[in-house]
Amino acid sequence: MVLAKSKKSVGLGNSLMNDRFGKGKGADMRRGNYQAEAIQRTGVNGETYVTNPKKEASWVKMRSVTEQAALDEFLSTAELAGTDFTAEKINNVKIIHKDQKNPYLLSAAEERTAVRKHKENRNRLTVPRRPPWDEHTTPQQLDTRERESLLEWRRGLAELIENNDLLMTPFERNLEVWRQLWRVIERSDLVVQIVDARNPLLFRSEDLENYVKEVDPKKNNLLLVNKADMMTLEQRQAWADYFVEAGINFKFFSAELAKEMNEARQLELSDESDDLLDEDDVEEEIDLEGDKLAKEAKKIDLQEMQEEEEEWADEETVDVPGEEIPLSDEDERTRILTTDELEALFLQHAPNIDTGPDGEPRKTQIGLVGYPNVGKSSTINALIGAKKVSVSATPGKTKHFQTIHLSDQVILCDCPGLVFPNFATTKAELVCSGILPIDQLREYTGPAALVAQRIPQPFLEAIYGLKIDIRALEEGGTGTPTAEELLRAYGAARGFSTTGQGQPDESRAARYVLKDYVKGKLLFCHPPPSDPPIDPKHFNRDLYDANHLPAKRRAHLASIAASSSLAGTEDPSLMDDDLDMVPLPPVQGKKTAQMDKRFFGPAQGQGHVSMPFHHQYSEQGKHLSGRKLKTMVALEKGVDPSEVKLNSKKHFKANKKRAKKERLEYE
Ligand SMILES: Nc1nc2c(ncn2[C@@H]2O[C@H](COP(=O)(O)OP(=O)(O)OP(=O)(O)O)[C@@H](O)[C@H]2O)c(=O)[nH]1
Repeated sequence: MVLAKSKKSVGLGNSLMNDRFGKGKGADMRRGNYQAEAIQRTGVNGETYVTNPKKEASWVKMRSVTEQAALDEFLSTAELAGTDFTAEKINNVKIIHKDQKNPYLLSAAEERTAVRKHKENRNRLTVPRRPPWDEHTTPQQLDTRERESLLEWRRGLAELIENNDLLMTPFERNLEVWRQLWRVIERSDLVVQIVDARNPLLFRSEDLENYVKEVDPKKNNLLLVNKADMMTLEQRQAWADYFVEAGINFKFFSAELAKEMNEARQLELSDESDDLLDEDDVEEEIDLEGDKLAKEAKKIDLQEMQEEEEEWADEETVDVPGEEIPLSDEDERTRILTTDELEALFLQHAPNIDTGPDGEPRKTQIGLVGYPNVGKSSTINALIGAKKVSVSATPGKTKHFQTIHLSDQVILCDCPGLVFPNFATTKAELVCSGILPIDQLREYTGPAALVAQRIPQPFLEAIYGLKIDIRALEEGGTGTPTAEELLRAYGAARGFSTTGQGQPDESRAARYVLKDYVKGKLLFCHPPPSDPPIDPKHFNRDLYDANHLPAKRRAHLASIAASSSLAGTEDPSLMDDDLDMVPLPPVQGKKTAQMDKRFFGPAQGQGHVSMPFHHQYSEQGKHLSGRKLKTMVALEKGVDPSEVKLNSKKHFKANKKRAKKERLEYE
């Protein structure tokens, strides 16, 4: 797609200047006023350094910097370089980000070459080291060394990209952010890298693990594969094989499931207190004449409740695969940890000899590190929620990372979201992985084409309730929708049209579709590397196989596939405010509505899908029993747990009360 050239286009030089200094000022800069903004200063000890204006320096301090315009890059490099700033060195600095205006996706052969190059250069993807220091080092010396170290590291990465024609993820360049990481590593017994299960390696920094061990061999690393609810059991098995083979210490986790379990637990508690009240009601309602009868009634009630619970579980867990399989080593590798298990794992890394300054055993410190959006906050919230304690997040000794006292044995150190350098194949891939923001996207055909290739057409049609017209094979089509075909269908169905010609607004459609992909509503999981490579289509086949869905959802999917007529029936004025809105067919009954809400997102266009339906494959249910099982199965069925309780136990209980009353009356 070729973007229309703006009439106001004034060229890169001016735009960079304006970008940096504000409109109009750019021209001043060009006329030689540049020195007024970037000032070379002389310090008290006679050293020279270059600074930005004061306002800018404080603003820039803790902002995560992953992408910089050319001039920003130049100036921040100059700032970092401090006394070492020379023309010669500046010339050596390469601009790491080239704006790929229209990145076409790679062919299979190109992709193979890229992957080979990535492999060859993998060990050059480093994280910057904190330079050595001791008690004689002055803060100023340390500051200078840290700047030099970061500059050296950035230069190395720039050369790597330039000399090998590689595309790299935008990575963190702000020294302040790296300083936080250094501090978190120094104080942690276990450094946990949280990654997104859909593409774990893209979010993993191998060198961070090396660095942790360099700082202290007693420290340990853990790769926490979050969002594991988005994977099938088979996918977890494939990844577990890979991690074991590669010697990676890993665990699967789902902050989302953990949250739901916390909520279920709370419901259970509130339900138990309700039960006590109910039992009082029973006594009143059936007007018992003596203690004996009351006790008898209670016994019957509990017994029936238990029987009913077993019945319920029998009836409702038929869809849960592997229900009766005993826990084996294989299960251990693929199981999704609960928050209790995760905390127990943390405690295994307790320092056994070290003591704190007061002679008391020191608490275990757990450093949490991860890209933005991998679910770091959700993981911390799930851990905190499970403890049911109000945790006050107190700023640590250092200014920016947070220390959270999870218990009297465990402290969590939450590092600011950090983007490590990694290789990428295309910019489209970075958009789909949630690393590049969708709202600022200019080129959307690449990422949209990835979605169209990865998510099977029938599934796209079913989930959106539309029909995608694709070019016939005999007319040169490939059998897979192109980005344009998908976006035109979506845009037309939603009534998005361009002003002027009234064509479907593909760009607007792309934002919706891509956001659905990033949040997992359109789900695709990358297979682990393997030789020969695993076919991604085969790897993901179960995610879209209607036969793997519970009967009710299957029928629903079929009904949506059959009705594309609903598209475009909703009020388009609402759509701007809610990117998750998807028109849904009318639903019958409250329970079905609940299911739809979980499966397809909001029934009436509010909120967003709280859990991808694929979590049903997580098989968490099989490790649970009794009420917990019941609640988890309720979640797996996509039914609100409170609804289940109401419809099962309480509903039956009302019948039982009636039956009991009748029985007593009869007696
Ligand atoms: N399905 C699923 N979604 C999850 C899980 N954990 C987090 N999410 C979703 O992922 C998105 C990002 O989660 P956050 O906890 O905000 O991620 P973060 O890493 O703290 O991101 P920042 O706050 O930007 O640093 C949210 O929409 C979460 O609902 C999970 O285990 N499963």
